[in-house]
Amino acid sequence: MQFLDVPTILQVTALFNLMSALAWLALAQVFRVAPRAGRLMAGFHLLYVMTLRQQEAAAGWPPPLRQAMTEFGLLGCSVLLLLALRRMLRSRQRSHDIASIAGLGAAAIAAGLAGGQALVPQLASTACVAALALLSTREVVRGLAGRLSRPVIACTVLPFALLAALSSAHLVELLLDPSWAEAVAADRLPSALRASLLFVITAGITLDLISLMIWRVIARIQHLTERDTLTGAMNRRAFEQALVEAQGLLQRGHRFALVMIDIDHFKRVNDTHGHAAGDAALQHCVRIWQTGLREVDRLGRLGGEEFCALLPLAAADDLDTAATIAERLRAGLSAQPLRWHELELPLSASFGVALPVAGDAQGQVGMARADAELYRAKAEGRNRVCAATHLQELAAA
Ligand SMILES: Nc1nc2c(ncn2[C@@H]2O[C@H](COP(=O)(O)OP(=O)(O)OP(=O)(O)O)[C@@H](O)[C@H]2O)c(=O)[nH]1
Repeated sequence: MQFLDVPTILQVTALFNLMSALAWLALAQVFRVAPRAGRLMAGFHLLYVMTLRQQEAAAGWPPPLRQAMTEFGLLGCSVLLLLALRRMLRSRQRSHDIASIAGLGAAAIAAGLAGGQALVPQLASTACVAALALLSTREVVRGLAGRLSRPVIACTVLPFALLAALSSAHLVELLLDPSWAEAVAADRLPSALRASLLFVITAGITLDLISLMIWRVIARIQHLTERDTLTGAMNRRAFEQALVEAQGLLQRGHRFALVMIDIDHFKRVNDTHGHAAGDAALQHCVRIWQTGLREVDRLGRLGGEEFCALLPLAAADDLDTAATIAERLRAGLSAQPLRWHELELPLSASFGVALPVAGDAQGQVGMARADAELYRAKAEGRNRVCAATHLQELAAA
């Protein structure tokens, strides 16, 4: 059953890519959403349209020149796509691998064209597209692992994996039946199935990148609404929300501990070295504490120089475990003074540790107990950890 002829599918593909390029440019230039990734995506779509349409545009040109446009065009599209994907996922990966694959591919294409061969340039560009699509697949899995659910990652990876599979299959076809290369070089149209598959893959990749961009924007908004702008710790509202959720889970046996933290003599830092030094001290403390905490732990800034950590506890853990973690945070800060211009400013903090109480929906009882322990730590001389003992917990209950 054929519902669309191949030229129509190719025209629809070209139109889709043209509109996608415009949409990415508008997002990048007008709305400043993921501008670098957007410009790379616009470049990808435009180059793809040019590669698709060059048959008509360059009809009278010598065949080697037209083949050069096709092979270099496909190689360029794959490079732009992977670069855009890395930017969208904020990957720190250097682009040496892309440069090596693209460099080798371009050299092989040029050598094949110079030798008057139709097969070698096609083999080279197809192998590069397959390799870069495989790299894109790995990039998506690495970039999203642990941040999105497995089914979502599988859906996102699918178009890239399909592109890798289709290019690999084409590579095998070319190797098994070199007359294919002559057919493609003679500008014979692809089959309806291949043209449709390519359209579906391009549309899938575009939807993928748009979804990743929306996900990035949502994550940014969440970050802005949940984080303290100075230190990056959770803000009070987000921390209280996390506490309410933890109290709910407590009913189902998921235990946790609260550690109330207050920087010692913080006012002196401000008064002696200025407000900017105070701000730097707050950032310094949070940086040290965040590295001492696990991924599951939450650190919130309740206000001023007062913080609270919510530590989920495993079955065997108890108040002593939480006190040990607090002691690690205390020792970490004591050991690392703040470097402020030419000076080293020693900093310390006091810690109060307590367990929450079941049935306390807002977690206010646990917070009050941790707060009482914090004030005991301050009263006993600061720079120390005080934990509510079992007897104190019972007396307070
Ligand atoms: N630089 C800076 N200072 C802040 C910020 N928020 C609160 N402060 C200051 O933090 C100081 C808190 O002082 P105090 O409550 O007296 O506490 P302290 O000096 O740490 O004394 P102890 O807690 O008893 O050890 C005040 O001077 C506030 O102005 C902030 O975001 N940046």
